[in-house]
Amino acid sequence: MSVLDEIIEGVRADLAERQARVSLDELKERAARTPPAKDGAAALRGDSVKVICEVKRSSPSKGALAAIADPAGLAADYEAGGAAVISVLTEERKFGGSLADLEAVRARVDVPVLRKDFIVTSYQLWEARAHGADLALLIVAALDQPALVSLIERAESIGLTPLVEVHDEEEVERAVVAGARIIGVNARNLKTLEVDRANFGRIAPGIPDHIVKIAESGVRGPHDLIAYANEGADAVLVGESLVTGRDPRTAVADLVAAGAHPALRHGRG
Ligand SMILES: O=C(O)c1ccccc1NCC(=O)[C@H](O)[C@H](O)COP(=O)(O)O
Repeated sequence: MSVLDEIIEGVRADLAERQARVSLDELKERAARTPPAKDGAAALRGDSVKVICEVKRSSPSKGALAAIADPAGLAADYEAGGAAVISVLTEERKFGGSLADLEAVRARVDVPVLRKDFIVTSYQLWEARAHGADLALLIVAALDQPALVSLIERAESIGLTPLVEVHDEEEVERAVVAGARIIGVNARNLKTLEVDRANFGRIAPGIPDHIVKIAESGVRGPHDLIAYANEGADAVLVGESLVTGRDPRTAVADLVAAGAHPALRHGRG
């Protein structure tokens, strides 16, 4: 069984428990009472390279990263540093996240919030919206094509912006055909968990110009953001280096400043 399969097995078990506790109708009612979603795509476009900052306690590849007793406080630091979007990992078993984290972050920041999880059913999209998410991650490798198409459509119909994650050219093709408007290229191989920063440069040229391109994983500091930007990234998604560093606000501000450098503006916007 691959790491991804193992994660999804746990996700499905936890999902079944939540579905037994909270009906889809209840979630829909809650989503209806939630303020309208913010425009995730707009937040990721523009002259500068945007920074998506992740609330990440632990991971299958590294184990425990940071305790993060106050996820909303961390998100507020990220926002103060200039984050365009906050990513909140809500998977519990391997990443130590929760929907409560998502809700707490949503209540504290004004920028759009991404639910980062292993979404396999529309119930999870309703959960995301009901807990205040503006964007939701859909991982191509975790979904067959009909499910990918239907989850993209459902996400958009309930106001969520789907961020569609790919790892290779074949998955790019599937994401584009399915109607993705934002594609994240993950440098982390979900089978080996190795990070290969060259993955973005190999794959991004095959992504149509109108699609927002995000480089995910392995950003250690401004030099990695600049390298990804030079390969066409509109945004980077950063977790580990922010949660393990001493001063997340300054670390984000340094990334944002690098992303706003005039030398990166050519052909952007
Ligand atoms: O982080 C992992 O070990 C991992 C393992 C299996 C599936 C997904 C995983 N991470 C999710 C992510 O995509 C990253 O949290 C995100 O891109 C940030 O990456 P990083 O800056 O390298 O923490």
